[in-house]
Amino acid sequence: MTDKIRVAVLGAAGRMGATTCAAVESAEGLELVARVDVGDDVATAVRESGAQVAIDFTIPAVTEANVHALLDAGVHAVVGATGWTDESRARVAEHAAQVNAGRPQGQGLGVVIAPNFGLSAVLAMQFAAKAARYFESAEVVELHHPNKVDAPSGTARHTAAAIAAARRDAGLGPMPDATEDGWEARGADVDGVRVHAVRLRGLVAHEEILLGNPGEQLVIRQDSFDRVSFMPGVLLAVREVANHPGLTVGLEHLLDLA
Ligand SMILES: NC(=O)C1=CN([C@@H]2O[C@H](COP(=O)(O)OP(=O)(O)OC[C@H]3O[C@@H](n4cnc5c(N)ncnc54)[C@H](OP(=O)(O)O)[C@@H]3O)[C@@H](O)[C@H]2O)C=CC1
Ligand SMILES: O=C(O)C1=N[C@H](C(=O)O)C[C@H](O)C1
Repeated sequence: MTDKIRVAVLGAAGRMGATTCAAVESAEGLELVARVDVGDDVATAVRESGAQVAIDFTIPAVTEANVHALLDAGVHAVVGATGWTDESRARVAEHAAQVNAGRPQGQGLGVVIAPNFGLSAVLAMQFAAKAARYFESAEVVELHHPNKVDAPSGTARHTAAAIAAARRDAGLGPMPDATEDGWEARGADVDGVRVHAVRLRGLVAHEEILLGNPGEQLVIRQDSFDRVSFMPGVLLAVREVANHPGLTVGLEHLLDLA
């Protein structure tokens, strides 16, 4: 019989944290050993519980500090919380490389940061990146519950960045846009891609990618109607993180999609 993977959940009392604790408790081969929330010390909690993997669904303001604490504590990290930038990801990659240089071969720590663990969202992002080079225009609309604290969503930022990279690779220039006045109505600019954020009671997490050419349009849409939609991706990352030392950004890398 193989040992169960001991898992801590950070942000355990939150919307995602609570759903994740329930998923871990009922998952084969996993054991929930710590529920960590505001006021708890992350390092102490993971050390005392013996956690091997910690899942972070806290808030943008604290998630990077949590990941550094987990690396120092020798714990793999699976991160769903948003708020990441190129700079904060680079700091984590460097920290992980330092820590792993001092660990035995094959026992490096992994950090998986996934802007979205939902399969429909991961596929929508992949399809959008694939399609982007063929269209003159592309805009992203993300729609969420009104309790969300950040905008645009991490998923929309990741999507826009992927579209922008695909356009750059294809040698496409800026998108057509004659706007002179009223830029505040044109959404956020993420790498030259316009991103619009809707907050509406009743919604959970949704994204629409609009791609346009003269005389035609492609719309890619995904809907998470329930937070359980994120759980298969979270559990996959928990089971796989130890096989991916260093920093991995995006669930697509664990799904053989990238
Ligand atoms: N990657 C993905 O697939 C998904 C990512 N998300 C992201 O996950 C994050 C959490 O979302 P959601 O669950 O809706 O938010 P919630 O606000 O419901 O949950 C966040 C939890 O973290 C707690 N918290 C705050 N500070 C700390 C701290 N220092 N240490 C430990 N816990 C802390 C909060 O406590 P308190 O409320 O008392 O401050 C709260 O219980 C967001 O960034 C969201 O965008 C959400 C869905 C899917
Ligand atoms: O806050 C949320 O709810 C979600 N956050 C993530 C994001 O910002 O992309 C993932 C999903 O959209 C739900």
